[in-house]
Parts: sequence; structure tokens; C-alpha cells
Amino acid sequence: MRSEPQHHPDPRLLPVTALSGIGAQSAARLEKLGIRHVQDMLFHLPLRYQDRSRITPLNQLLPGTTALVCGRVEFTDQIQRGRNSVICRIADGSGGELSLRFFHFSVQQSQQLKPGIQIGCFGEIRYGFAGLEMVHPEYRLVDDPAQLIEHTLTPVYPLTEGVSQSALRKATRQALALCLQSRSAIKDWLPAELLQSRDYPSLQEALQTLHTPPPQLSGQILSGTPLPALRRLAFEEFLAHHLALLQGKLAYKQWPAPVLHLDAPTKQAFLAALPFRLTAAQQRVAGEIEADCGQNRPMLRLVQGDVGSGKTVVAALAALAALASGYQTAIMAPTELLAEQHFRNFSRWFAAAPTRILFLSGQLKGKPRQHTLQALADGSAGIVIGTHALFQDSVHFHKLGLIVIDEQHRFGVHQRLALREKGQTGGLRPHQLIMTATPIPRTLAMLQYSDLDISVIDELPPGRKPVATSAISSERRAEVIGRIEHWVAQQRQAYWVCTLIEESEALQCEAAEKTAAALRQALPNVRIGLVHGRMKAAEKEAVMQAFKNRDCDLLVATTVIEVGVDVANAGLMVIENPERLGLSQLHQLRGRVGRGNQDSYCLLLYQAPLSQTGKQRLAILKQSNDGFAIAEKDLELRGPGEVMGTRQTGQIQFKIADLERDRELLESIPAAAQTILDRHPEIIQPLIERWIGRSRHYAEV
Ligand SMILES: Nc1ncnc2c1ncn2[C@@H]1O[C@H](COP(=O)(O)OP(=O)(O)OP(=O)(O)O)[C@@H](O)[C@H]1O
Repeated sequence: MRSEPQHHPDPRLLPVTALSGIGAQSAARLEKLGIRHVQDMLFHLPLRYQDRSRITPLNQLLPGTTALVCGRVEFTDQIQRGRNSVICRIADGSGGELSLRFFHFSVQQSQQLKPGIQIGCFGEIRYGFAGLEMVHPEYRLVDDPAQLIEHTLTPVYPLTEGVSQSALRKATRQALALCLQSRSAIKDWLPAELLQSRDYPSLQEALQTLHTPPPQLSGQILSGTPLPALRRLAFEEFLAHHLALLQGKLAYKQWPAPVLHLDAPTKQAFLAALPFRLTAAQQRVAGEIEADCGQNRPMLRLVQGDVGSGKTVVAALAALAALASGYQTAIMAPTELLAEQHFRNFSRWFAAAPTRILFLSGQLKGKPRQHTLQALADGSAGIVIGTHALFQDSVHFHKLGLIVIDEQHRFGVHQRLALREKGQTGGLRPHQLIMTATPIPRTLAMLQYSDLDISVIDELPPGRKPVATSAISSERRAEVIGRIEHWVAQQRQAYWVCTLIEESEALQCEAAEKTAAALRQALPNVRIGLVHGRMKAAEKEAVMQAFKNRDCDLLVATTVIEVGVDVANAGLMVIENPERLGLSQLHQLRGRVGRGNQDSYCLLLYQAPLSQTGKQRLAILKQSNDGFAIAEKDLELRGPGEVMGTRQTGQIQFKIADLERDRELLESIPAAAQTILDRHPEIIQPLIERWIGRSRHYAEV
């Protein structure tokens, strides 16, 4: 890295090579930690702190603790020639002794440790062959033990290979001096009204406190209580992410969009042809969508609804508005199965409409694919339903007015933004409707969905009965198999879901194959089908069709059936290894049964023994059939990090904020963001740049 001229006007923006001890090589390594300029050093905060404020007498050492000690060398021995390993015994007159083990020690280094010399060490105490020992501790030869004592806690920074802790400490101290003591201090963007009401320190104080904590805060830090200084930075970081998403929404809403108007007679005719009446919640949400689509600015709306709450028909009403206004609709589902199911529903609901409803997935090849692409391009197809294949470069729309994305959490934030790019017609941007059956607790929705307006279908169609759920140890597997036999004898159908760690689809499929084989042996009179993600689409379709037609009694499946299966006669579901899945996912899976008006059951076949939390989690599923309540409980038990996971957050990485530790801050973020939007819009961009960088990944619109 090239050094910039010495007379650079702003020390904050000097490259890190301006700090003594940081050469070009270290600078390249620091870049991996996102540190390029002097001011970046200040936002690289300590992971934890070490207490070197007192020397522990050797007779008071406890294994497993970290301590600062001081003693005189009794003897030093080379124990392993090859590794230059040295052992040294020290004593301090307290009656205690400690062994120090050093590796890769030079002859010169070991010769320094002469008997009688006084040495101070900092490190972890553990049991060794010859009593208590410290392995490769930091050490210093001292005349006076007082020289070892540091009155403030010592920061420990996250490291990158090739940059030592002491080099980072030294560089950070210099950076602090340069930035905080010069007139060009780091700019505090947060307005006073947000800081005062929270009793937060200024940015300057916060950074200073965290890098060089004053002695009076040691107790608080060591007890793990987050300092207001840390809270303040986490608050600022959450705020920056929230603002970035909001800004993405506001920017998108600046574009013109087609006005989609649904006239009353068309709507009435559509509703009258449905075999049911919309619930009040469906009507309300449909109204919200209608109002959005009637604007000349694009809708960005998320519909959250519990499993089976009837989201699809609400999306169909939006598609009807698009159709009535001369625009096309693209509906994207995460799996073939779900896309096919939507395709069947839409084909039925729009049978009388003067347009073509088409299906498009990666599996569609050759002539049929050509015809589909042609119909989308010339506008003869008004509605297309498919998988993410819909958004490949080869797909062109005549006049796309509405995009519906189902099960949005499977598509990351970034994919969602990329989709917005698609389908601009004549400078107009399509309206976007996103549907999810995974209820996200309100506080977390703030981080994930603040670029969307949210509607909730909080009512199930009448007559739905809760799925009676019980947890059964896998030791009672034979009993469960017996229950299936009995169930099938009553002309009912069932699912058997094999789960494994979700990432490993291959293993999941293998497990499903084995289970199907074992069940076929155990239940020779039951017709058993198997469906998993590695089968060809046509094979899957054939099995699903057989299950729908009642030519198959028991469907063994992987979690591919989580979404998209709607077979009213299937009222029993066995879920293997439920302890491995999130509660919301389990709730969604069991939502496959209980869709008709008959009694339905879910058996959670867990691997004993279950942990305490494992038991509590399954108990929640037994007690509740409300997806939102379940999601809140899951959040309580597992914490936000687990619940969101990387998949659901769309890989939001925080520098400082910790979803677990700083959870209660989330609640206050939307109001603080609103204050900034209303009264201090000029600080939005600098805050985003500070915490997220200049990358436009949130605002790619
Ligand atoms: N108001 C209603 N009254 C009765 N049945 C309804 C109503 N709305 C939808 N349904 C039916 O309920 C079933 C579930 O609807 P839909 O598939 O839209 O649910 P969903 O909210 O998408 O659920 P999931 O997330 O489980 O797929 C479908 O068979 C649908 O036809």
C-alpha cells in the first residue's frame, strides 16, 4: 500500500501505514479486518478485556482462571530439543510455585531466564504434570513487580493472521491519539435528542472508553454488564442498518409504477366463483394491497400469514387487478412443488379469464419453454407462475405490473433487491407483493423487513381444528408405525417427514430412502411413496399426484414438503428428529395436516434424551397452534441469532452489535430512525457509510 503524503490534512483518513509499527504487509493484513484508514482502527473494538490490575500470589492461583503473576526463577530446563521447548519454575515466597512452559524459544531467550531473576507473566492457569502451569504466557523481566500493574483493563482485539495483539494495541492507541486529540475528531452523527434521552456518551467518549476503559469501570466490564459506550455504538449500528433498508424502500418508491385498478364487477365475479368466503383478515389485507396498487408508486408489501391462512387467494386478487388493468403478473415460489400447486390454483381461479396462465421452471426445456417465453414477451400470457427461473436473463415480459414472491425468507435480501431490477416496462417499476408463512417476531422484522410495508393475515378460515401434537421418543418407534397402520386402515393418509441438518440435502435424501425402505418392510400392506429434493421433477410430480389421488397411503418425504402440499385427507404427520429444526419450520411442516375439517395429528418422534430447552421447545408446539406466538417463544428460548440464522437475515453482518446482547435496543430503533428521517435526513448517508460501507448493496434500485 502506498503511503500518502505526510501533510495530509485529515489524520483520520491517513492510511494505517501512517501508524508506527504498521508496515505495508501489516496494512494488507488489516485490510482483511476492514481496516484501511486510521479512523477504521477505532471501530475495530475489543472482543474482551484482561485484568492486569493486581498480581495474584502463587499460592492463590486457581486453575481455569487468567492471572498476572510475578516470581523469581528457580530453575530453567530445555525439555524438547526439536521444538526448543523450555520449562521454567518460579516461586514468590508465598509458598506457591508455578511452572512456565515456552515453545520455540531461542537459546538467547532461555538464557535470560537465569535462576534468581524476577519475571512477570500473564496467562491462563492450568494443571500440568508438575502442578499448576502457564503455557506460553506473555512475560516480562522486571526489577519491581509494580511495573507489571496496569490500572486500566487491557483490551483484546479480534486478530487476523500475522498481526499480533500487541501491535494492534499499540496502533489503536496511536490512532486514538491522532483522531481524538486532534481537532479533526471522529464526527458524531447522532443528534443530541437521540443521545440525551438515552443517557449515551458521545461517540468520542464511547470509543475512548472501549479502547482504554477507565479503572472505575473495570468491575462492570469484568462482570459482563454492557457499558453505555458499547450500547451506544450498537444502537448506532442497528440504526444504520435499519436506515439503509428504509432508504432502499424510499428510493424504490420514487419510481413510477403502473396504476392497477380492480373494478367492482370483476372483483365480485371472481369472489363469487370461489368455493369459500374470504375471512375478515383476508379482506382487510386484500384492501391494503388494492390501495397500494392503485397508486402510481410501486407497492413493496409483505403479507405474513400463518400456515393455511389463505395468502394465495389474496395474491390472486392482486393479479386480477393487474390483469384488469392490462398488466402481467409473475409469481415466484421457492420450490417446484409449491409453484406447481399455485399454478393449479391459479389455473382454476382464472379459468374464465381471457388470458393464458403459464408455468415456468428450470425443468421446462425445448419447444414448450420457447412457447412460454414467447407468450410472456408478446403479452398473450397474463400470469406466469414458476421458480426463480422466472428471473433469468432470457425471460422478457411484455408489461409486467406485479411480482409476487412466495416464502420470501428463502430468498435473501439481496436476491429480493435484484428482482426489483427485473421487469421495468417503459420506465415503470412493477408492484411487489411478498408472502411468507414464517412469522417473524416484531423486533426481528425490523432488521429484516424494514424495506417493506407489512400486512398480517391473523385469522384462519373457519372450521379449522388445531393439529393435536405429541412428542414421542424414538424408542417408541414401533408404536408409531403401528399407529400408521391403524390410521391407513381407516382410509386416511399420512406423511412421514425425515429431517436432518438442512444444509445437507444429500444426507436428507439418503435418510428418507432408508426410512422408506424400512417402513415398506414393516408395513407391507401400506402403499408407501417417497419424495425428496434429488428426484427428477417428473418423478416427484408422479408421486405427489399418486398421493393426491389416494393411490398412495403414506408419503415419506424430506422437508421439501414444508411448503406446497395441500391434501385434505392426509391428517397425520410423523416428524423425525424434530429437535433439529426451528419451531417455526416445524409449525410450517405440521401445517400440511389440519387443512381439512377433520381431526389431525402430528407426532414429533424425537431422539432421546432431549435437553431441557429441547423439551421446552417441543412443549410449545404441543400447546400452541399460533405461528406468531410460536415464533416469539422460539426467540425467547433460542435467542435472535439462532432464530434468524444467516439464511433469514440475508447475511446481515454486524461489526459491533450483537443480536443477543443488544436485543432490547431493537425495540427503540424504528422510532429513532423516524426521528432521523423527519428531522436529520442529512446524517443518513454518513451513518450508512460508517457502518455498512459505501457498497450499495441495500439500495440497489
Ligand atoms: N376464506 C377461506 N375459507 C376457506 N378456505 C380457504 C379460505 N381461504 C383460503 N382457503 C383454502 O385454504 C387452503 C390454504 O390456503 P393457502 O394455500 O392460500 O394458504 P397459505 O396461507 O398459502 O398457507 P401455506 O403457507 O400453508 O401454504 C387452500 O386450500 C385454500 O383454498
